[in-house]
Amino acid sequence: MSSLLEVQNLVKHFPIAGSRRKVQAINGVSFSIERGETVSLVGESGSGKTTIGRCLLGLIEPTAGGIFFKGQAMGRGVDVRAKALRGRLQMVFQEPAESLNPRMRIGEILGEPLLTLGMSRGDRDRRVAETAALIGLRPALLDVRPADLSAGLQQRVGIGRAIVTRPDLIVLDEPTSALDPTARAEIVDLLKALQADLDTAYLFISHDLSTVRFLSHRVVVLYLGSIAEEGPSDRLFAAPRHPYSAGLLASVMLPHPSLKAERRLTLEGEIPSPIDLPPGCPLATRCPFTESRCRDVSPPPSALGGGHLVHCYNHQKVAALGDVADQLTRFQELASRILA
Ligand SMILES: Nc1ncnc2c1ncn2[C@@H]1O[C@H](COP(=O)(O)OP(=O)(O)OP(=O)(O)O)[C@@H](O)[C@H]1O
Repeated sequence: MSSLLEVQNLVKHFPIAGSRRKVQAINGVSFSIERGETVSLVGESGSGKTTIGRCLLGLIEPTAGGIFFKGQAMGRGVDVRAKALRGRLQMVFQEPAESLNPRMRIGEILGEPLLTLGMSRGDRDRRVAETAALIGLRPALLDVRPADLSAGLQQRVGIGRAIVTRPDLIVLDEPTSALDPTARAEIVDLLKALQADLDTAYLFISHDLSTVRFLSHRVVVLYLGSIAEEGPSDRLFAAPRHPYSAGLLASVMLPHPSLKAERRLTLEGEIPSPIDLPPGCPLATRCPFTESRCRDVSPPPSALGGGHLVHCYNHQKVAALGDVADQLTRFQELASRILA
């Protein structure tokens, strides 16, 4: 059986007005999502996470490549509101207040996606009530408006509106970043519980690596619109093998006070502009392991077993840096430099 979602060699370049050059936002990204699975996209600002999400939802058209949802080609000319796809693919946004219509009551907001499914009034009301219970919303709150709710409750409604059609996949673009820590923890727990109940797959886009670690089955690490590394979340966080993702993921660990200078990895050089990407590995200008082939030809993925893929000629050098704890310690410095 095919994957729930397959992204094949996705390319998205944005034209620049008055120029022949383009912003090379996504440069040949492939990954898949299985039913009931959470796949996270991580990477610094500008790595292309949101652009991938927007391509999947049909909000922008890919420049090249294929997106297949339940085996059906998406993209050019395919309407996500088409009958077979209606309600199967949903989205939760970063800012709940902005994404909910302030004039509508919560019950209407939750019921709105069901209108396109042609459900009877009675079925819709039942589904809305069930959904309110699933997201932990008291029935009395179905009559209020978004402004009457806290940001955490508003985001519950945002999630409720997404699950009300019982979709196969939800794209969650930074769903917790506008929330305070308590509300954030509650939303993360809610997402986990809903997945257990409904078997919905998530594409989770986030800068919050602790949450990514908690929620994800698999993680895709992006750097300048290309995949650096992907694999099962526990493997990636315990044993990253790409210099970039190792630094990024290690940044969630506590810094080690006894880091010795001779054990430090340093990243020198500029981050290339996405308008002028060099050939080869996008990290080549900054990576301590760069050799001439890195600058010439993008490294093909090396399979490390268990679905762990790394796009680096020198991943053994990363592995050779030591066992996990040791390696994470060393990568603190790398992380702080990459993320500075
Ligand atoms: N409409 C657009 N026109 C031109 N360039 C764009 C457009 N949308 C995104 N980009 C560029 O594409 C690249 C990827 O942007 P994107 O927003 O996907 O990154 P991101 O990883 O989601 O970042 P963030 O974490 O800040 O949301 C960036 O260089 C961005 O400036």
